[in-house]
Amino acid sequence: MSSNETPRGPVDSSRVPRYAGPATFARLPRLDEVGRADVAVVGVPFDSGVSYRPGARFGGNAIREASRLLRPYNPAQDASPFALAQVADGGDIAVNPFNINEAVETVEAAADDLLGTGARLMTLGGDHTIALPLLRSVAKKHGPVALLHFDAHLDTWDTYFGAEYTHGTPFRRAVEEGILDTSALSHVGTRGPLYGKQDLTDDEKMGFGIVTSADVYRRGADEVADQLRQRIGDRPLYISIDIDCLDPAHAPGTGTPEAGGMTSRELLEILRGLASCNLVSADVVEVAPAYDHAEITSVAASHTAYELTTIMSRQIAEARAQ
Ligand SMILES: N=C(N)NCCCC(=O)O
Ligand SMILES: [Zn+2]
Ligand SMILES: [Zn+2]
Repeated sequence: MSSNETPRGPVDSSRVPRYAGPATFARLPRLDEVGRADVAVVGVPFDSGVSYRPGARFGGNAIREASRLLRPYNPAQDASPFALAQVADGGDIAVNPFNINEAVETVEAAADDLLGTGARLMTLGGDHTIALPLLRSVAKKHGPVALLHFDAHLDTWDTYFGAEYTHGTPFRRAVEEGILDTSALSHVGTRGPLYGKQDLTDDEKMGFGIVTSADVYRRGADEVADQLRQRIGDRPLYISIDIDCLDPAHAPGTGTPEAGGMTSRELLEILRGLASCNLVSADVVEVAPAYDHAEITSVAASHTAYELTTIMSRQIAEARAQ
């Protein structure tokens, strides 16, 4: 879309019932229908990197299905994200389920292509392994990026069964590769048992700060968002959201659930508090619909992706207006 064209928005739910037709994210047009997008929503159906329950390969489509109920105006950010910028569903990046290294390369190459068109990425996982190739691609464009990582887990472990690329290791690899700005790295929602205290000292050495789920509960979403915003400043920011940052009551459909997590309200409020950050791309991962009930997890994930998309669309529109 050039700057003077009107974005093509979602199917009008007052004319076509929202449960009709094939699902795209928020009932938006497909990328091939609009040519190019400012924000491309893409799925990565891959879960060969998991250490426990499989099934996140079905996450992207479950989020698309749940996103049928999203509406075009976002009152929390006073914005109509799909009118401010062209948001489109780029379909899935098809990756080899039997070869993790090849899958990681395929995701990186597909992300390079999409970012090369000028789009920002809103990626729907898939397991957390995919954050590494996405960060590689974003860093090629923007240099080392600030990272906000919402997760019960640190995901800075070294290897599992000798494997370097897994859903528990993407951020250690990313630090080793120099693609993160180590002055602005934070985990949010961290909790649960670890292998040892060393996990925390290693993580701290890599440069991460931790806001635990108990910190969020005690200090509240606004204060946490203020602190994160100060740490991030105007650096290019990537947000990676493992849906297991939420309590299993809010996100039962995930592979490695941990008790004592954030509420979906806390997550959404923190994101809204980050609306002024320079969000260059984001992912929502680890939705495993086989363990879900009544779309609890995929509804939470669809609203999470909606807030992230709204942040990006607003920034694109603001940059255009300048
Ligand atoms: N990234 C997610 N969801 N989980 C990582 C857990 C790694 C472990 O099994 O210790
Ligand atoms: Zn996790
Ligand atoms: Zn994770």
